[in-house]
Amino acid sequence: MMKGALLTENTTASSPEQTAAEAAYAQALAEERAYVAKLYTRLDEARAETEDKLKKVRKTKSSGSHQNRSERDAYATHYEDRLAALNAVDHRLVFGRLDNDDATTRYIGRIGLATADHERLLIDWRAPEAGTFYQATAFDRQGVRRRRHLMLERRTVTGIEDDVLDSSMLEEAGTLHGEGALLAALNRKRTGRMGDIVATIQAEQDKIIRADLPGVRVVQGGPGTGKTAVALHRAAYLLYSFRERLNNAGVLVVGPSASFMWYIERVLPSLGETGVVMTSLATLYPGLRAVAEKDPEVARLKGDLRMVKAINRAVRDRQKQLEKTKIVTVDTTDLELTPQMVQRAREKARATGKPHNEARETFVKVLLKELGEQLNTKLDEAAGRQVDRPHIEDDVRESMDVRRALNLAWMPLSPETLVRSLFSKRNYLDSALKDFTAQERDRLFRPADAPFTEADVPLLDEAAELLGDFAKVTGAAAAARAAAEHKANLENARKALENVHYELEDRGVEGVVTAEQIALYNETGAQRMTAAQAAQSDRTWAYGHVVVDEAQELSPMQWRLLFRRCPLKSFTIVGDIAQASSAAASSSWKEALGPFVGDRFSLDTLTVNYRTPAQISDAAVAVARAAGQDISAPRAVREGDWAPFITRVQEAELLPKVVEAVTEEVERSAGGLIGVIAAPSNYADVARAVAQAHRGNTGTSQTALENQILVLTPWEAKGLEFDVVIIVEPSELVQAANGSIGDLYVSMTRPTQRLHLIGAGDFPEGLTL
Ligand SMILES: Nc1ncnc2c1ncn2[C@@H]1O[C@H](COP(=O)(O)OP(=O)(O)OP(=O)(O)O)[C@@H](O)[C@H]1O
Repeated sequence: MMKGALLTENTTASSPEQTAAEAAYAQALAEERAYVAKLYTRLDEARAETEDKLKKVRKTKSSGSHQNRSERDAYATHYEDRLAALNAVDHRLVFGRLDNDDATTRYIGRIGLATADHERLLIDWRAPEAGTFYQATAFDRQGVRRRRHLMLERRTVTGIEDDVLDSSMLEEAGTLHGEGALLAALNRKRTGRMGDIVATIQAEQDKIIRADLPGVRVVQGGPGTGKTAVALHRAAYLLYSFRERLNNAGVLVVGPSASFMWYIERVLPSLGETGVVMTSLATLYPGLRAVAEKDPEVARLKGDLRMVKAINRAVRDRQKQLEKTKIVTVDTTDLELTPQMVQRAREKARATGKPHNEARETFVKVLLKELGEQLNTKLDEAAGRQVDRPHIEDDVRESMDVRRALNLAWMPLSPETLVRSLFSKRNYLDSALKDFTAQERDRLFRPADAPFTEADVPLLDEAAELLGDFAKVTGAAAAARAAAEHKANLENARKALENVHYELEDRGVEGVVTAEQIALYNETGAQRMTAAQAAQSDRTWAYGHVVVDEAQELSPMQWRLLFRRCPLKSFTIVGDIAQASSAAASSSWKEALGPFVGDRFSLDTLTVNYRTPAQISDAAVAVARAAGQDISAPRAVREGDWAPFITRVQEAELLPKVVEAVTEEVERSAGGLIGVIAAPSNYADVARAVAQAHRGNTGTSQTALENQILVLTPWEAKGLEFDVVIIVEPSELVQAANGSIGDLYVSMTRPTQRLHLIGAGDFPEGLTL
């Protein structure tokens, strides 16, 4: 493939060849500007058309029934989403052009556009015809003669760069060479939010992005190899290519922390995709915002698959055996509730195979029947004759004594109550965690008012599976009712859809909403509840696809939870085993995924580091290797102008020096993003010192990330990137991770330009000091 230096409009020409090249460039630029202007005109028209349809839908008179109103709302939502997507792509609408052997020319952009008579003006980057834009090479041209990159500022083309794949074209006038849209993109200042890479996706990345939907696909790659970017673009690709299948089931994207989710949350909307559920590990259990688990050993234990049995036992421990016969009074008659009766009822209830709260129905029914018979016999004896008493079981049910006794034996439970008491009541803990050692149990014991942590999330989920619906104790009956309701809703939706459909058709609005979507709309009850929102609030939602980022951190129990969320096992999993820092993490993909899919997963590797300049990534690799980490280093795409800055200080000087480095970098980086990374042990001091010196410009929590300077712990910095990174006291990062180099390695690979290491303690081996 032939590439040359980027020609700009200001290039000073001294030779006739250069003058000719400049003239050709100017002409090409003028041509591209004219075409791009046409595309924007069409985009504006599409926007106006959508606005018009939206207005019409809103004006549509419905018969006023709830059903008709919700059809209209569903249509309105569709057009609102479409409008949002059209607005989102305004920036860099088009970025590529292909000139093919068959003399066709295609423009590639963030969405597809066509004229009113269906002439294609712009091809969506995800469409099959756009694939060659990313895949063609000089060795395997795939019918492409020339690939042209268009660089845009707002709506104007400001630069062109060509990859000429067919060498005969080099002879033609007007052939252009460029420095590389990729490098231009990589050298851009970071904004603190991840952007999309549609214009410069590389072939090895594209292959993964366009892979088929089914199956578990793991993408392993060192720092900065574009794993996050690939995972998100893959989500956008799947939603585009399998819209039918994924629109209602939804796609779930899971990341490690709130800061990471904030960092990536704009990528999919900028690609026009808004219907994706994005959540961190702490918010995977609906309604719960778990805090971080501070003790790595506790995180490891709670992430262990032994917890499956433990939670199972914890539930069974709540189905209690009676130690001795209990007397319960119904009205004035004493009845005997014997251990044998309870045991029989318990066996019958367990035999239903239903979750605890639903099986309780059987347990209660069996005992009410037996107690009812006992009461009947006693009353007959007292009366001296047999009497027909049709409501005798109701009498038994209403007795406070009976209720209390049955509740004590088989209490309806919420997952929160079960997990809370499991870890705060010694008897439950010792009984359920038999497979753990006494020391491990001691470590897990905690006060009842301790908040739930991230490590509790999979345990709550496991408990919820075994307990069943707490609110819906009526079980099967309710499920049957819900199914019948859904059927009726669907039927109503179909009928009403037809009505609204005709009315909208008269007004020039095509049918785009399905009966299923409307039924979902109605069932979720909320005014504007999309499939994504419904999915997020429903623990049992089955997603069509799950994307897991920084997947190396997940504990086996967290994997178990995620596999439950997607019974079809359609996953994109990206991560870097060498970057693992959580104590519960696995040491290989096989170990992590084996329990759930055996070896039925594919593994792709990304090999180029797009983020960190070579000088810095070499230093990070040297540190990791010196600590005994066996890592394969990706090839850095950029050289970089700066080796890491290493500053040794006296302890008292640490904070002033950190502040000084931040101040220097604020000036030098001219608005660049600065990440200060400190271990949790000195995080508060560092954050205070930096925030005081740079008031109004410093973010020190996961909720204040829009600042130029961010002070973060290594965990919060995971997956993020900055123009400049300042690591405070590197030895503390290692110590806080129980001697593992993972956190320091991750922190050292966050910068795109410069890295500082400042410390009073020992510096890690492997650094050239
Ligand atoms: N093809 C590309 N074109 C332009 N930029 C790219 C490309 N691939 C990756 N990048 C950029 O490189 C940086 C690193 O990408 P990303 O965060 O996806 O890497 P990662 O592998 O997830 O990193 P880590 O594991 O270190 O968190 C990002 O700024 C991303 O936008």
